[in-house]
Amino acid sequence: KLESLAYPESGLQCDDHQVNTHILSKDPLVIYIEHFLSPFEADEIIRISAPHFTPSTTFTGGTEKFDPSVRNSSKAQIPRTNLVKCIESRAREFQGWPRDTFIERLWAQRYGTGGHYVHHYDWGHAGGRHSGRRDSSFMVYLNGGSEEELQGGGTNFPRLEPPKMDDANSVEARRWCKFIECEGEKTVAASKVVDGVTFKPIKGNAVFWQNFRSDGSGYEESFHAGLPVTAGEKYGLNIWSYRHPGHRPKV
Ligand SMILES: O=C(O)CCC(=O)C(=O)O
Ligand SMILES: [Fe+2]
Repeated sequence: KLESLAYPESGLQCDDHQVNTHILSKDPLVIYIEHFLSPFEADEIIRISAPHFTPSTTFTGGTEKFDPSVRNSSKAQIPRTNLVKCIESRAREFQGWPRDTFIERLWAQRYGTGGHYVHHYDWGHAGGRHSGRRDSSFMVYLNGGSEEELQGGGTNFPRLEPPKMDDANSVEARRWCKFIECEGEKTVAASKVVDGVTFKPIKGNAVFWQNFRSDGSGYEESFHAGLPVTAGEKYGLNIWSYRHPGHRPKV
C-alpha cells in the first residue's frame, strides 16, 4: 500500500467546493454525500480513466485473482491531474485531515450490465506484521440517477440498520428515500431484495464510511457489496485513506 499513496502537493490551488451531508450512522460513521463531485468533475474522471481500464481482481491469501463470480468489473488507476489532486485534497479535508493518514492513488471502476462486487470488507491487510490499515472508504458515483442510464448497482450494507421511518410521508422517509432504496421501490424489485441499507448510485454523490474503530478493530458493519447492475453501465470512483502511524512521505 505504501507504494501507492498519493502525497499531498504543497501549493496546490483548488476552487472552493460545497457538499450536502446526510449522516446514516455515527458508529461506524457512515455519511451519504450529495455533490461530492460536480457533474463536470465526474465526466472528467471517466474521460481520463478510459484508456487505463483492465479487469478487476481480488486478493485471497495474498494472491491476486480474477474471478467474475466475486467481482465483475474493470478498474483504472487514474492519472494525477490537478483536478484529481484537488479531489484527493477534498477527501482529506472531509475527514478533518486525520493524522498519519494518506489518500491512496485513486481508482475508477466500470461495471457493465451484470457487473457486481460481492459482499466484502475494504480492510485489506490489517494487523499482523502490517502496521497500516485502510481506515476509511469513499464510493463515489460517476454516473447514475436516471433509469435510462443505469439500473441496479446500489452499494449495499447488510449489517447497517435502515433509518427509522414511520411512514412513507415522514420527514425521514422523504429525505432518505432519494438516496437509499426504500420498501416497495422498483429499484428493489429489479435486483433481489437485500437486507440493511442500499445507497443509490447518483452521479456526483458518494458514500463515506469508516472501516476501523480508533482501537484498530474492524467494524463488522462496514461489510458491503456493489449490487448487480441490471441495465446500463455504472462508473464509480474509489477513494481509500490509508493510516500508517509514523509514515512520512520521502522528500
Ligand atoms: O461499486 C460499489 O458500489 C462498491 C465497490 C466496492 O465496494 C469496492 O470497490 O471496494
Ligand atoms: Fe469495497
